[in-house]
Amino acid sequence: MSCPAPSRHTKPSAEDCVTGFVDLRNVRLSYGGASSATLALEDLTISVAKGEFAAVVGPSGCGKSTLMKLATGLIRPNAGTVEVAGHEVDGPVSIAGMAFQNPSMLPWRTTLKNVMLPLEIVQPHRKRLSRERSRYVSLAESLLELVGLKGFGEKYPWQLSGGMQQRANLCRALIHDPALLMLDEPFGALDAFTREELWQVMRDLHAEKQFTTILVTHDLREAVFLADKVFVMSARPGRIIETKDITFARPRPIDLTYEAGFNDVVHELREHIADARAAA
Ligand SMILES: Nc1ncnc2c1ncn2[C@@H]1O[C@H](COP(=O)(O)OP(=O)(O)OP(=O)(O)O)[C@@H](O)[C@H]1O
Repeated sequence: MSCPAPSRHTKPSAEDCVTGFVDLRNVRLSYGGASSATLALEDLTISVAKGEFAAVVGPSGCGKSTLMKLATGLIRPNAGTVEVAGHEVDGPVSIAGMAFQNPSMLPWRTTLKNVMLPLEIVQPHRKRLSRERSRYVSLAESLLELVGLKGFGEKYPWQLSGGMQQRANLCRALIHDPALLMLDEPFGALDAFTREELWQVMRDLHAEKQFTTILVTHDLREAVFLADKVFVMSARPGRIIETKDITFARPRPIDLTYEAGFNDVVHELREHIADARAAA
């Protein structure tokens, strides 16, 4: 079922529009002034259903991070519409949690206090935090336990390895129980073994909490292991040139990534990106 593009003055409810939880339609985004504009996205349409795990891949500079900024309301499109949970996005989306390649933990705060940071900013948690601190501390500790960091809450970030910091970073992105999780190359800086460990952490977190997820990555194995659907973007100006459904049964064991059928899908995606690069 298609959803009519709403005007900027109407806010359809989630019930009015059932196409997806995150919908970008015919989006154009240009950076800079008229004389030095960079057209980053042109006619980009993407729809991610509630609870779905989507991955976005494409040539370097094709506009993947721009897509993430649009979906979280950090920037507005020049044309087209961006909707999250049935509402047109017109400012930062508070139901989104975000994690990037660099964990950017505050070195003067313990891991637990870093994880709890969004609670000091995002409502309604902010007004509840001082009254319900012990409940929130338990929540942060249970998230740390889920990602394998039980007992590390009182350590400072500089006492953790890169992989441990990225685990804590995922907890910080999830502490306010976001309905939408945006991941921009979160495992890109990690070694191959740690990366595979964190794919499994991410797999289990998503299975347990069922948040809608959009993952930007250059790692096609990561995309195929984690996602229900992989969007392939063209070279800049970016648009979606291929949508690949990933149908491997869940829960997916890490050994799947070494099987022939898995590698066939990875190669298929690689071909699409090679074509996109060649067409640039
Ligand atoms: N703030 C900005 N001002 C001007 N141009 C920008 C800005 N941010 C991004 N761009 C340009 O827009 C295009 C898309 O950038 P974006 O970061 O979205 O691509 P990407 O696909 O995430 O890149 P990569 O794969 O290298 O991380 C690039 O040409 C980039 O130089």
